[in-house]
Amino acid sequence: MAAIDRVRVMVLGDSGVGKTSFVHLAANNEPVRAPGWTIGCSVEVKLHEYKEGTPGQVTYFIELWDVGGSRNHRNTRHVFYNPCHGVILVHDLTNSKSEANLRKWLQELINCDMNNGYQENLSENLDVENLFGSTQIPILIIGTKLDLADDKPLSRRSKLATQFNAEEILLDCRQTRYLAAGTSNAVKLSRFYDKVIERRYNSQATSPYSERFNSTSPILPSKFYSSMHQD
Ligand SMILES: Nc1nc2c(ncn2[C@@H]2O[C@H](COP(=O)(O)OP(=O)(O)OP(=O)(O)O)[C@@H](O)[C@H]2O)c(=O)[nH]1
Repeated sequence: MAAIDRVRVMVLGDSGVGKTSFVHLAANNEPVRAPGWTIGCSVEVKLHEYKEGTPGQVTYFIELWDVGGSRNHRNTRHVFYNPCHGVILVHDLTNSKSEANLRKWLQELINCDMNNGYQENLSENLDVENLFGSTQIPILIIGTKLDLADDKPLSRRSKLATQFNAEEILLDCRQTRYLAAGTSNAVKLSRFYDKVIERRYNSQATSPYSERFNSTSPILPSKFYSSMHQD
């Protein structure tokens, strides 16, 4: 049997916004019982049918790299950031600062990739829009805790989603129905995975920056955890 190709998607956002909860729901189609505080990074892998229902249908592994959001681990997280074939940015709809901070997460990803380590003083000088525009790395924005949001922001788009022309999903990560098969959210997620696969395997990356993002991923078992969770 032919080996199944895989892509690596980084899941980034402030501590406590719901990254682990979202990743678990997306990978297992069920809510996580008691998400722990992620130390380092945890990886969940799901099978995805690229171009499902067409003659071009192919199965891929999607690795969802859930990176702990604590500031204490900022200097060490960069080891997880390369390669990166797609980015899921997660914010909490009840905490507008977590949405504003998504730009910082993109900057951290870019800084780390360019410098092989976190260098805070460079972040001010980087033009996130231009760099992400030139790499064309697919971005998906997730707004969590919809159940707790005062005004249900179903029709509003975050600034970042508009800037990057990215799809956006707003949900309660504790409810399976928000990502149930056939829903518009499930379609958005599937379309995002398709884009990541296309970017990884079908694009002609030319800039040194994007080539670094596309470098070969280490082989992973179909499912593993590279970190400990504190329950
Ligand atoms: N009500 C509600 N609670 C949520 C939702 N998503 C996550 N939570 C809760 O928010 C808390 C933090 O969720 P996590 O998934 O651990 O957050 P995280 O972003 O992975 O946090 P770090 O591991 O610190 O980076 C947990 O108590 C979750 O149950 C949601 O959509 N609605």
